[in-house]
Amino acid sequence: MSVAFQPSLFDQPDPGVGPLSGVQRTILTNGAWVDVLPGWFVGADTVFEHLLAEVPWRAESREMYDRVVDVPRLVHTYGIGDPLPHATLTAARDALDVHYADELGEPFVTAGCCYYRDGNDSVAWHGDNIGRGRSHDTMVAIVSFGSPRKLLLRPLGGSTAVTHALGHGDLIVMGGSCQRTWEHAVPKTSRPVGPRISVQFRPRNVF
Ligand SMILES: O=C(O)CCC(=O)C(=O)O
Ligand SMILES: [Fe+2]
Repeated sequence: MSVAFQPSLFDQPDPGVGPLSGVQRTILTNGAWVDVLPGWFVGADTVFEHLLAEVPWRAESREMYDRVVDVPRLVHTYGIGDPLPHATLTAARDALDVHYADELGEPFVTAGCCYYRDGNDSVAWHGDNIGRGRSHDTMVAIVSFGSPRKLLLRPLGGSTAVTHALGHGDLIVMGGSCQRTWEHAVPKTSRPVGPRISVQFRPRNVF
């Protein structure tokens, strides 16, 4: 069941991002960690509605084993050098580059966008381990807009160990070995939820 997005009545300042100094790190096992900052974006309603309308959303298919299966969500990836669809996303990426410069040693260069239309849209357990995430420590920084959805994390092959309810304007960064020693998923939900958009910033050659 889907419900319409309800813009917050009072949260309408000019869109932008706040300081990253409040980020809270949780150390996982095997050299993985997550950083979380709720409410990083201000004016997130404006950004959400802009992305909904302007991103050229398309259905995603992904090869799995010997089949091509639908991944039930819409996607679009902004590649290296592509202008981002809203100035606040550029500001966000710049702020992440400054904050993580020493630890990451390279900039975030791509922005994958995912649109979960309702509770039936989801992404199954996986690591972003195509490319360097398979063999090297890296970071994937995700900002969420719209309806809160759960991002689950588990050690590879284990059971769910960490659950983050990602809300409107929230930031989560998966770092260290997270893409190869842990997995993450956004499960379906039968609870009525509205649409959610997630934007994932990644360094070069991490997918
Ligand atoms: O929707 C999200 O926040 C996670 C998306 C994700 O893990 C992916 O596209 O690799
Ligand atoms: Fe992922």
